[in-house]
Amino acid sequence: MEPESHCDVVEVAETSNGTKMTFVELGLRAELEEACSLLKWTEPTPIQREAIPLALQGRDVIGLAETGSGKTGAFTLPMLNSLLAHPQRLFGLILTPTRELAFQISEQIEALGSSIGVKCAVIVGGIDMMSQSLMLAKKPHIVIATPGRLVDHLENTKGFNLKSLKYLVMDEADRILNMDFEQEVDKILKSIPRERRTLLFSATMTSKVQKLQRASLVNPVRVQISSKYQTVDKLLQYYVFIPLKMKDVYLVHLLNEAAGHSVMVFCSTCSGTLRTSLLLRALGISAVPLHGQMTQNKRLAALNKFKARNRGVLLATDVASRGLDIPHVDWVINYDIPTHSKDYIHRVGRTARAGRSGKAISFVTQYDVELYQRIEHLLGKKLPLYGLEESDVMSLQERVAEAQRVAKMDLRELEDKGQGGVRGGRKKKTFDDGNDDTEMSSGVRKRVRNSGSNGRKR
Ligand SMILES: Nc1ncnc2c1ncn2[C@@H]1O[C@H](COP(=O)(O)OP(=O)(O)OP(=O)(O)O)[C@@H](O)[C@H]1O
Repeated sequence: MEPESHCDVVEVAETSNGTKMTFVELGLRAELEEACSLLKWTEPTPIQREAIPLALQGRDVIGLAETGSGKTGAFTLPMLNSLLAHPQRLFGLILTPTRELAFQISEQIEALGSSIGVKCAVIVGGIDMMSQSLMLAKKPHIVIATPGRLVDHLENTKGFNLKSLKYLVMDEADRILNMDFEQEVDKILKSIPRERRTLLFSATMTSKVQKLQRASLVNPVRVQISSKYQTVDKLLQYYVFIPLKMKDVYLVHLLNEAAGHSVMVFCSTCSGTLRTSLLLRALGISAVPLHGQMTQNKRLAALNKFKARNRGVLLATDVASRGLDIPHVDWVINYDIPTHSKDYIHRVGRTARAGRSGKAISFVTQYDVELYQRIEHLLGKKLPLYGLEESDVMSLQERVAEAQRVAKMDLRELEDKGQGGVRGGRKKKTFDDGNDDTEMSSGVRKRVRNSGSNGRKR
């Protein structure tokens, strides 16, 4: 990342200082330290240690640290501390790029702020505006929102405004400041006071100075843990080089190997997640899709099933690549390589969180070589090839081909019911997976045997 102009920089190597510190020593109130200890946070993580004192001093902060390193605590704790010092309704706003992340942050704030009675409202798309208007009318202390829906309320909900706001956080800030959210963010910034604290956090940051300036930071300090974009030490990363048409066979083989573990598989399209989940289910593997064209209820239901380990495999688009904290994810598979290299860092960061270990494997086909090289360039290293016994993989070919045919028929059936599909045409495309609650999908993760043998429970 290029340095921003007029920005102080605090750069810390993660292991630079062995001395222990407490949350109170960072300047936080004792109630918050107690709340941290209830969550079993015994000491601050490096990003919390560096960013919290600066935010408490009233500085605007740009916080950069690897995935799963406790950035949420690094911005929520100082915000809660200031709220305690100056209690006020509609005190803080946290913007996130996805709905699921907004709910997750609200859960963390409620856990940290339960003893001090903090009230939050989650304002995201896909949910009834009216019930959200009622929540806003109760004037919560903190609003956690996706930009589009917040603008909707700012423009259409009578009596709601953010004119007294004191604290703005953009989590996954590089994503929020990119073009997709440009108009919404500009409108939000125009509706909140200039005099406020602004904190931007992410594992990757935009290098475009203008974009950061759009967030209208005042004399910001950039806190950066490590100098290079890094993936976590305990994350083992590999690639497999395979022909495009063999992706499904390799996926099934790897999921066999990962049986008993929770796996997130990233696909590039909504229809890809749906097709692949139908394929896996046809093989008795409990998989659930999560993508942006599902209804919000189904998105949350899918995530909850995966979180509760009722489904072993979550097939997702990049809607799930940022911020989601599901500690038991052991493997990440990039079924499709991400088009934006930085998304790779976020995707693989869904595993090996908070000091745990994890494995990430990326499928590279004959068409992905350039994209893959860009990722290696961003990481500053070459990844090893994942060791596979080719004959073991190929022994699954027949069963997978049969499952592909079943998945194709299931997909067609969904399209005919208007619940999903990849073809355009007479019915509205929703890509909703209407079948997730069927018997077929509710099995325990099974190992897929080669043709001629049945799936065996593990
Ligand atoms: N001080 C701490 N001690 C122990 N665990 C912590 C501490 N702070 C946060 N955690 C835990 O670490 C996990 C990851 O934290 P968090 O989700 O904030 O990561 P992140 O840096 O925001 O990651 P991402 O870039 O993927 O959004 C969470 O489960 C959180 O509860």
